[in-house]
Amino acid sequence: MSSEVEKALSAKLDANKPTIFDKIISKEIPAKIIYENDKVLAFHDVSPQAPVHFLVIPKRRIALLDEAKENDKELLGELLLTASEIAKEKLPGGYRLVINNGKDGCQSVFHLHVHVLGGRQMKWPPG
Ligand SMILES: CCNS(=O)(=O)OC[C@H]1O[C@@H](n2cnc3c(N)ncnc32)[C@H](O)[C@@H]1O
Repeated sequence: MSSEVEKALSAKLDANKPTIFDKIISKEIPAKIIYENDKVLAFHDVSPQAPVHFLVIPKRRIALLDEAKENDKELLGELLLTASEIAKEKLPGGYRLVINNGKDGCQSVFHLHVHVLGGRQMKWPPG
């Protein structure tokens, strides 16, 4: 079982505890940043699951999709459009977007994020 999955199974949602993504946003720890504006940040995944695997996150923390509210609509749309803009350039052959939500969704970092994976033929159904 991958360490990230193990983390997901034991991860606890503590809205007051910063996540590793807070440290990436604040530049406290390094990341291979692809794109950044005042609302979103895109960076390469540290443990890529495909030849191309990056994440797009909101700078304002939403712990998981379940906690997104009506007034997050624009921000959620910006996440998807940012993912699409980068993927169109990096992955002209196509790509997969994944949002893992909660324990069964194998979420290990409780800061909403969109996985963008590509560079190889994706399988279906996803595991
Ligand atoms: C099981 C999926 N769980 S998840 O859907 O919550 O995804 C978390 C993702 O964050 C990535 N990650 C964790 N720490 C870092 C980091 N410092 N820099 C970049 N990516 C990171 C993991 O590799 C994982 O793909």
